[in-house]
Amino acid sequence: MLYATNCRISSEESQVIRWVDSHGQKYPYPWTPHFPKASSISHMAHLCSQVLSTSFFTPKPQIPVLLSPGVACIKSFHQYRFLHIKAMQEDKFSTPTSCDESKVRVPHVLTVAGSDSGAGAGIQADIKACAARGVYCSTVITAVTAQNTAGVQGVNVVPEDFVAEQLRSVLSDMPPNVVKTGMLPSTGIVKTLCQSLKEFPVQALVVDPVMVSTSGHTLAGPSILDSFREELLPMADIVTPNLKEASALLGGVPLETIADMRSAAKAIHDIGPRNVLVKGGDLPASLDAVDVFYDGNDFYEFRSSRIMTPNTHGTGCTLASTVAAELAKGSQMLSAVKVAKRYVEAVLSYSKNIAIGGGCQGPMDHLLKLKSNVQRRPFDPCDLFLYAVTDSRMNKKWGRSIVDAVKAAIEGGASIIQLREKEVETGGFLEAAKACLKICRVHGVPLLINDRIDVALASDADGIHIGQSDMPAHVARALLGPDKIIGVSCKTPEHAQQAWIDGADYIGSGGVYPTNTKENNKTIGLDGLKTVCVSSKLPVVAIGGIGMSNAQAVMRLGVPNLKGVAVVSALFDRECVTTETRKLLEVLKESTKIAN
Ligand SMILES: Nc1ncnc2c1ncn2[C@@H]1O[C@H](COP(=O)(O)OP(=O)(O)OP(=O)(O)O)[C@@H](O)[C@H]1O
Ligand SMILES: Cc1ncc(CO)c(N)n1
Ligand SMILES: [Mg+2]
Repeated sequence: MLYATNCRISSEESQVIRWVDSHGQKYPYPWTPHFPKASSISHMAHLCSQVLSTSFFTPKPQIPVLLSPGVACIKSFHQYRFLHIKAMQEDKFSTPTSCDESKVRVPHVLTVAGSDSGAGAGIQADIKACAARGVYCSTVITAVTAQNTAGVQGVNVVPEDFVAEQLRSVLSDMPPNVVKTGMLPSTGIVKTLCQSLKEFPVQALVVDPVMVSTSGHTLAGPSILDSFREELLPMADIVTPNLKEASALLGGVPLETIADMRSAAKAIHDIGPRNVLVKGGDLPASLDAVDVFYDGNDFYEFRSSRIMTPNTHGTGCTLASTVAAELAKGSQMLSAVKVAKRYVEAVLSYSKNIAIGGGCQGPMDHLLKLKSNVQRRPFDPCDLFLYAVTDSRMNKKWGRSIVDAVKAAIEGGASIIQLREKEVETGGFLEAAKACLKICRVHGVPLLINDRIDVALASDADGIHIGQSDMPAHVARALLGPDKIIGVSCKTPEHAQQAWIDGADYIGSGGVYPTNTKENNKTIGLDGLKTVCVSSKLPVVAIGGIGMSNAQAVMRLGVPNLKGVAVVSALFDRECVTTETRKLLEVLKESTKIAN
């Protein structure tokens, strides 16, 4: 345990924090570089955590630090946890007696940048990138631009005083881990920012020296170059110019090759930033997208394949924000840059075909992955009507592939498919699941995976079906997100109640009749099924030994939430799956007519 002492928050004394360990040993001045007066306990805790993450403490991130008079701060994994100590003992060096662990601090990036009305770049890109990376993003807006996919139609610079006021509001109350800068349209704004950062130092400063939009519009003119060189860059932990910006910072040298990018990175490093990333998105005649990173000692080339898409507006802002987000979580610089580069490539790739706007440079979409889930057709309990469950042994016996079995069942009218492939190896199962999913999507039939949540996730199947001894449904729900379908096998009203509490979408109840498909499976009979159905808040599909001869008896139980039957052998342990499925569908339709 390390203790921060002598920090009197409300006194007029300047803020001096001394670090003392449990043995009473004092740690000297260099451990507490320019420490401003804290305005609150949380501000002070933040300032101390800065020292922790930037100084000699770095190799020992798990050391808890106690800040008198009453806040302890532990840097754990990705976040700072603040323990508000309710009672402190007389002896400063003793462990606190009671702690409130409920406050969890989230990693936080403040972006100081311009607004892009088209939301591809600027503040909007920064918020989206941070959100997608799980980091809180606050915003100080320096300019409002009228911008779309065709270019920049107008720029309205926010008055310097008001930029200063926004900075004060955020920095004094909710200190960020990292500040990231984008469009800084005037020298006054650059100076104001530098002043604020001296007053409220942060763990890291990421500077994206935005100057010209891709469409060629000036966002920050040459007049800011001096303040960049003299004030901002020397404070930066990393600066991320594109080719044009690197050239401008160096007085207009032409940059056309990777060798040029290396020399530029070195020359910019001489201006003062601790690391430089020269981005090669616009490198002429380069098949790959190559960025050059220089940390003052070594060069690294980060390469990704060049994604062929017009939707590259905002790549630079996204890259810098992601670096900032990773640093805020506690990454070292090199790994933050690596992750950011991969992230940009991934987002470009999955938004390469989106069509927004009529201009020539569209935005990326950070959250597209989430949207594809949201846009999936919602689960409809009627999907349970004819529920086909595949079986690897039967497929083997009849010499058909999983994909052929699924195709045939869909052709015959199955309304939902579950892949229950106990004997197939993971790689083969995944490939089969992906192939089945393609077919199911075309026909609008949901595809579920039995037991294997890894296969369900990897194949992006519509959901899973789990038994009582598999992973609990609430854990599956947490892993699969809110939209995917989860079914749970239930034999009793208690199971059904738990499935409902855990967030399942339906339950499968049985075995209704004896079956060979499942060993040691207790048969609950029609009565057992009825008891579960009556108590269940979720729709039910009956399972176990059901086929042509008894499906009507099951459906005629007449309980409203019994939505259909799940069938294995009656479809797949037969020569022609399509014919059997068709026949069963007729039987089921007939039984509903009778029931109505
Ligand atoms: N088509 C592409 N495919 C893959 N990566 C790309 C592509 N275009 C740019 N990048 C990468 O995106 C990141 C941003 O680089 P770029 O040179 O485009 O920045 P920029 O010009 O500042 O972008 P912005 O349009 O936001 O101003 C870099 O890592 C770059 O290599
Ligand atoms: C507001 C804003 N910031 C940055 C860029 C650079 O992409 C842009 N086009 N617009
Ligand atoms: Mg840029």
